[in-house]
Amino acid sequence: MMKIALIAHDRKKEEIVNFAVAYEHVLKPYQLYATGTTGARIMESTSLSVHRFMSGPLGGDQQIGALVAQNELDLLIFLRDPLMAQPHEPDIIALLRLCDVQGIPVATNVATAELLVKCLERGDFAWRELVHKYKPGIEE
Ligand SMILES: O=C(CO)COP(=O)(O)O
Repeated sequence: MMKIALIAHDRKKEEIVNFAVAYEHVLKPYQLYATGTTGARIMESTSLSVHRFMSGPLGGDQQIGALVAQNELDLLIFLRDPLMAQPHEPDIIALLRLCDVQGIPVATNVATAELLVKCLERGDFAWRELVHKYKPGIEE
């Protein structure tokens, strides 16, 4: 099953909640992951079931990065705050770097997130199922 991670910095939380509400029907069939507070906020406002990792500053980005390192994650929506320094900036950069290592589609703003979710709805990411099928060693 496709795995999608949702993360938002504090001043982007409302935006990611609105996004999850708007695209709940598209996200629903997939296995969803989030950093701690983002996941809690999404579950408060939608009927989506989200596996929550640690909060970002406490290692949540790194936990999602571990999924990416194993080529387990299929899509990352990460609404970063471009105007506020984060104490865990190295973790954020590391997560985005790993997505580039594995060639994972990433959105860092809601405009791109909407485009990617529309691709998801159309089945444009079906090729990722093949990655999971033929990935040596790591299975669902
Ligand atoms: O800091 C974050 C991502 O870098 C997000 O963490 P929270 O979802 O716990 O606020």
